[in-house]
Amino acid sequence: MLIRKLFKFENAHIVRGCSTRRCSHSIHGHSYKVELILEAHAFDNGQMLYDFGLLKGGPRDLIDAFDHAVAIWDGDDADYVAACKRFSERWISLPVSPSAEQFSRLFFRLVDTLLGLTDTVNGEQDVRLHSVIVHETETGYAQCFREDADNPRMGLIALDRIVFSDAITQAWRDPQLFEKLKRGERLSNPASV
Ligand SMILES: Nc1nc2c(c(=O)[nH]1)N=C([C@H](O)[C@H](O)COP(=O)(O)OP(=O)(O)OP(=O)(O)O)CN2
Repeated sequence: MLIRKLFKFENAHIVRGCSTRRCSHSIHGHSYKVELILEAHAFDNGQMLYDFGLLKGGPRDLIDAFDHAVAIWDGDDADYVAACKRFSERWISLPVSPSAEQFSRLFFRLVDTLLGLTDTVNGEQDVRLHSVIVHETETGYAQCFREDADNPRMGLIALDRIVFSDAITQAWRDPQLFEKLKRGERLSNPASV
């Protein structure tokens, strides 16, 4: 069985090298919708696959980090990167360009890492991230499956190449969340939300 939880955020970017000139040569924004799709074949103590409320903890924090922020490819022009960081306090530096495709891979890597490090406490059974859909517009989306997330032909998304600005991490309930993910620290779900 699959379940799906939807998240939303507003983000600005440039996607260098793409065919659409407005996309590759001008900073622009999108109202993104992100679908996290989870898979399992048995239920928790509440006869749910995974309580939607639990996804409003760490997974939502990681996605909400991108809200009202600028996503920067770390291989972009150095002057552009410096200007983004100078004039926007909320920025994320990425090892890949911020296309819908790469956003879907990025969120897969982040949320999959978080879920893999999280000890469940309510009888959840073998829950795994099935896929992530990122809607960039009303008409276009990308969907990342597990085999896409680590596909070197699509560019490696190493967590230590992702940088969230201080304004972003300080807004998290746990400002150390991403550092813990990078260290592979075990986390635990709350007993109730
Ligand atoms: N495969 C992809 N193609 C495009 C991406 C992308 O991330 N992956 N991104 C863009 C631009 O960011 C652009 O803003 C969105 O493109 P488009 O779908 O053309 O946007 P519209 O709102 O103009 O779409 P309509 O269907 O005409 O409303 C470009 N391509």
